Amino acid sequence: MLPNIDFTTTQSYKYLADHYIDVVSESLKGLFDSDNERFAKFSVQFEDILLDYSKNRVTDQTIALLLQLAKECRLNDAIHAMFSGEVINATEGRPVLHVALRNRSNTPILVDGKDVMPDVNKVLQHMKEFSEAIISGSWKGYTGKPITDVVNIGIGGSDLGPVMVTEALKSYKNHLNLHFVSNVDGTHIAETLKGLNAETTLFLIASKTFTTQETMANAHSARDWFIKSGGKDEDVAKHFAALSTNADGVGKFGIDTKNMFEFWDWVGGRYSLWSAIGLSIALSIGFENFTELLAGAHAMDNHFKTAEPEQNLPTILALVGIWYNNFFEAETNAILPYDQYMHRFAAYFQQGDMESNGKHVDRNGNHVEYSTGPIIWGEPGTNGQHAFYQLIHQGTKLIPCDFIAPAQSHNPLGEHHTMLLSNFFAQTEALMNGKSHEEVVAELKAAGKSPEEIEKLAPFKEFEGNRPTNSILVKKITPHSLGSLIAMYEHKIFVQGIIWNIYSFDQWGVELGKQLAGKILPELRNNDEIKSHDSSTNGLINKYKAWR
Ligand SMILES: O=P(O)(O)OC[C@H]1O[C@H](O)[C@H](O)[C@@H](O)[C@@H]1O
Repeated sequence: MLPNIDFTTTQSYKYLADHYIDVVSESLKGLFDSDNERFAKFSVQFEDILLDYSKNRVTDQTIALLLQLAKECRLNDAIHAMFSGEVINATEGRPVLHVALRNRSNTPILVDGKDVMPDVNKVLQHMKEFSEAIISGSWKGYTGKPITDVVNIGIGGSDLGPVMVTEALKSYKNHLNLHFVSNVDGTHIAETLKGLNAETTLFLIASKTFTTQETMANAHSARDWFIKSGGKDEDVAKHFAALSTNADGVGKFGIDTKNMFEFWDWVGGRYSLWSAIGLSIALSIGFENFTELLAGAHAMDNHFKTAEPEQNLPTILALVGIWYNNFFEAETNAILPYDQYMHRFAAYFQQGDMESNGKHVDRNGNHVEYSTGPIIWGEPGTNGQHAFYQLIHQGTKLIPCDFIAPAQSHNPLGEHHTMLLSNFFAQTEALMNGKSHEEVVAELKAAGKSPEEIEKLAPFKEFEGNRPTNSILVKKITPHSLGSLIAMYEHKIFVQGIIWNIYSFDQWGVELGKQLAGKILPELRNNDEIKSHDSSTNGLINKYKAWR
């Protein structure tokens, strides 16, 4: 059982609310000036990942109170409940065990009294054999040629993780060309298939439920294309594999169950890249590297389970996030990787975080009276600097940012990486220190501006500063460190969900739109005038019918 505590009724919450009044008037610059130990105090390292959270609007007391909050919300009990396979996804009646998928120590994890590890290992072995056969070319297509292209068809959690990881680890990639088709917009599959040869293409139909409309539509179109290109029904087995929990659905689609890679309902879609859904990753970077990814995540799991809260990276990140979300009333959290390979990292955690903690009902079914999950967004640096950083620096909104960068580049080209990192360091410093009126005046004076010009221009050139950031410096993005980094954010989301007393592992909020689309689809199949909806929806549908 998860604890069931309204965190706003805890003693630490009340202290934090009072303490906030003091902290809000403090400047980060001042906090650094008055404490030489601030970096040493407010940074933690786990393996090759350094989290520096010193450029946050926190004091010793803030951190002590936030840690106290975690304690009062019985975070440790919640962690134990997850890792021991309790049914913590109560609205779907399931345990939450993505940690079992990467449990490299193989210690038994029980679901309904049965150890899940033998099944986990069996699927991993299947993935190993299959990926090795495809990569080596010993697996042949229907005309005897080896596979050259792999198309993963899936959406949401069955797409975002594999896309993000295969991009982030592109420098580990082998000769196979990877493609991802997610959107039901026919353009996505049509454009992808354009350059492909059916004889050498493998389709992975990735869907936990094997019922998702988009994925099923794309899978059928891929099958039609395969048959049209010369493949026969009996050749499908050589070119289609399924990654799913739904063996019946896979069979009905016509995929040989020998080519089915199973996972289980205790794996949430947005936590499934560690499961059979990761087959495209194993194909792209090889099974050894895939297991390194799992090992990195497992190492973070152990850290999360055992490290003291004040040394615990996911816990610290979560608590600092709560400080901004619930006291400063920040609405968003930007994730800004200074690594081009990680360009889908923020998009990945948009689902990871927002589908998990975008909930307004607590674990008692009551409407919460506090803010829950933040809006997650971001793009890689330095691109973002030339796009939206203006608002982060000088806008009216407080945007806590996570800056992530590798110390070592996979492409050490001239001074590129040094330049990239100089921006990484400069941005957090600039956001913290800002630029005072005096500094702006001195600068304008030095540039030869007249006193009138200086007076006019100065307000536009000033930066208030005091804008908080986390810096996450990683020695190098490897399968291992990436695994740890992803798991760190997963557990951050978990901790926040525990404190907000919400269920982080269901996603009922995506159902209503799906239901309505199902109702509207048949209405679009004829040319009758539609009157059954509100006037806006009727008007739009009827205009669409007139224009199509
Ligand atoms: O893997 P599937 O069953 O096809 O589901 C794909 C996606 O569908 C829904 O939109 C869920 O909200 C997501 O969590 C899920 O990842």
